[in-house]
Amino acid sequence: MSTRIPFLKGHGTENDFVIVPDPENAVDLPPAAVAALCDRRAGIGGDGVLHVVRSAAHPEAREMAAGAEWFMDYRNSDGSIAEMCGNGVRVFARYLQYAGHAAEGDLAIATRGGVKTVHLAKDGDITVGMGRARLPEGEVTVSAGGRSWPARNVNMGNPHAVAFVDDLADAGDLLSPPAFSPASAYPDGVNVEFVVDRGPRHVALRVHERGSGETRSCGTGACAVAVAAARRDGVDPAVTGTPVTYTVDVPGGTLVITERPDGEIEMTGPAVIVAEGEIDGEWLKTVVG
Ligand SMILES: N[C@@H](CCC[C@H](N)C(=O)O)C(=O)O
Repeated sequence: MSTRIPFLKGHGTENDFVIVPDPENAVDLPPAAVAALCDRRAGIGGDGVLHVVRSAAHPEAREMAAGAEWFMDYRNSDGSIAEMCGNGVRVFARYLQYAGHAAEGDLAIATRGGVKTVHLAKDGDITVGMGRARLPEGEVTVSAGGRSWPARNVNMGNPHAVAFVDDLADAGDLLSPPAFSPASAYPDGVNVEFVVDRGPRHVALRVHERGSGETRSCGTGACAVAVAAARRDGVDPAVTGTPVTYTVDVPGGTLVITERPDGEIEMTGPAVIVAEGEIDGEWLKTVVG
């Protein structure tokens, strides 16, 4: 009889994930397996995989085990590894609640970007302490759809280039990754956000994610956009001593981002589990080759 590997499917503002609960880190997930699972025609389909492992059982997370029982081993849909996924960490927390590993209230989750504190609210939304943004100096230009824009380099644990545009359609079909220069700006690739204004402290974005293509939402991207918009608007909570909140519309919903005077950023949004089932282990072995 073939091996059955449990999985769930979930999303946060339509950034969707295949969730693989694997407390003891026993499931082998090489890049080809992740890409096969995320394939929307021949697999389950998703922008990425959330491999749910006990921190103590994962070599990259053992040091965080004392502060966070669970490690989000996040993978992009092409199988590449990323430091952090903002929508993913909310969906990860929702899974832990669904599976009875967590209750309403605060929860610490280990990620490659460090331990994140997540708050599961009664109303169903989830707030994540996303840490501080880094704003490396230097001019960056991004190009897509035959046009180019200056972009703000924002690091949320993972790299982002934020470009303010007149119209979200200006970025074209985003079927291939936007180009950027200088080439040295992002040696490991970059997530690119295209942003328009919707009102006071209210913006909308499209995103092309490193390793996943255009997605319906990006949590770290929404945080990067909120910080870039605030600085563009002349607002820095570290200077004013007052938190600033931006509403960020994404194609799949809305995220609310607050930057505090100490630089800490909080993101609030939904997270939903939509299905669960079993992966045929023999199929997975076949696609991996
Ligand atoms: N969708 C995510 C970001 C996932 C990682 C990203 N593609 C990268 O390679 O850095 C989010 O919600 O933050």
